[in-house]
Amino acid sequence: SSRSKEQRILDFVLKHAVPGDPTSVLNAIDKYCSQQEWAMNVGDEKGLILDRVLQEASPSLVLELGTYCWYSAVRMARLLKQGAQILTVEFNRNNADIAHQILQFAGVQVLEGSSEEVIRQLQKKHAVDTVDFIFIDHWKDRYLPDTKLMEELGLLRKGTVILADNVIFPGAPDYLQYVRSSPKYDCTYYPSHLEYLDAEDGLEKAVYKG
Ligand SMILES: Cc1cc(C(=O)N2CCN(C)CC2)sc1-c1cc(O)c2nc[nH]c(=O)c2c1
Ligand SMILES: [Mg+2]
Repeated sequence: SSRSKEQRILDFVLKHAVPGDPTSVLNAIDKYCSQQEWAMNVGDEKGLILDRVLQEASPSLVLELGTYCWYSAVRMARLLKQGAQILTVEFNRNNADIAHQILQFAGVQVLEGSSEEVIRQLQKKHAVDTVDFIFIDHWKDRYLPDTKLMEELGLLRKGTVILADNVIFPGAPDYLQYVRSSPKYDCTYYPSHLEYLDAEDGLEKAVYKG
């Protein structure tokens, strides 16, 4: 059967990365996706911004919406303090399988299902109280409804950091308008470029004021 692009990325990682060395996994994925086949990982340029914002937040619990090939989960997990955890949500089943294979990361749990379903179950099924850091990178039409849902469910606390990818391209204009005009958030825009390309893109940080 013809292997998918995601399976080809996995093959390249398994061949060129060092097991248990997250940086070698990131370098392998960036090398493959910039030289062989483009893929929608947050990538090395926006990844550096993610690194800095994550380290500043020093979270105990990270929620990622959109696992894809596990690039950003590996990127964040390598910077977390001892005992911190990442819950990452993947809707597309076969991507979840690839994610599991790329690297069984201690402390990173892939929750499968739609972001809405998983968010609704976090407090009851996954014993989550509030989330410290959220990386939104799944689907532009879900950025705003999922953020409002997390507000309504009380998953955000004073200081929770929400970092969103692709706010320029493919773009999430309704989300940007909401967080930038809401008195509940302090927003910062980090200009960058679409992964592995020259097109403009950026990350928006929205800190919940409680
Ligand atoms: C699928 C896709 C295609 C893009 C594009 O314009 N391209 C032009 C040029 N060709 C080469 C490649 C691609 S950009 C993009 C994309 C990028 C992300 O970071 C995403 N993150 C989360 N969820 C998404 O759906 C998501 C989509
Ligand atoms: Mg993205």
